[in-house]
Amino acid sequence: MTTPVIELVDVGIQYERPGLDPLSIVDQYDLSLSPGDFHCLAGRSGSGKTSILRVAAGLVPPTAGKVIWQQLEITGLADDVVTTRRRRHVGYLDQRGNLVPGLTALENVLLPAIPDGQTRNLARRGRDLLNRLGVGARASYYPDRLSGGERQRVAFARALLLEPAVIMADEPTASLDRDSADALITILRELADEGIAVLVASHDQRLIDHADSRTRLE
Ligand SMILES: Nc1ncnc2c1ncn2[C@@H]1O[C@H](COP(=O)(O)OP(=O)(O)OP(=O)(O)O)[C@@H](O)[C@H]1O
Repeated sequence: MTTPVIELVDVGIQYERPGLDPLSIVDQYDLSLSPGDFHCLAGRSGSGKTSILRVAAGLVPPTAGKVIWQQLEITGLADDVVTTRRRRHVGYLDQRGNLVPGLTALENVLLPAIPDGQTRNLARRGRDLLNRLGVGARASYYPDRLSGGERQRVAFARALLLEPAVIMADEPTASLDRDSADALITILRELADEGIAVLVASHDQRLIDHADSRTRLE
């Protein structure tokens, strides 16, 4: 049996609300993704997709339960330990595809390699990823000269640079036109077929249908 790359066990996520009962996003929620699994968190805006993604990525702790990455329980570990581990284990693509304004597309892609002093060694891989995502010709552009969809594809290349075991993407097709969205869904499928676990949050029906399994949030 393969080791899951990511597990959420009995996870609860709640937000305190002054003067109201806490807002419960999930309670006793379980999710286990093995290499090659493609799972979609689906639900209307505000249903809690981003909240689950952020907990799964170790960016915030759950209110209850455990988050486990390749048999390592990260809940309760020091922030710097989780951050270091996340860099290698999780490629996280947020909704805005945040890029650093003063760096070119390629320099943005290479950012995760800086702490290990690997930017030179990974420059080729960075270019290959930009090509694969259809923005190779934009490698030397600064973010303010890129469209929203191009920025997001550059951020996606950055998320893949260190060959993460799992890629997490929040509404990855939201700022893309139909053809670009289809291309991105195809790439997510290819990554899953290559053995990367894929966890996306989306209300895009095509992406939801494309996943192997889904969590529907109310
Ligand atoms: N840090 C927080 N403190 C309090 N409430 C929060 C916090 N983060 C999110 N929420 C609330 O939790 C609910 C779920 O938010 P979340 O961003 O997870 O939903 P979502 O499904 O990803 O929405 P969208 O599709 O619009 O991005 C919302 O009502 C939101 O206002």
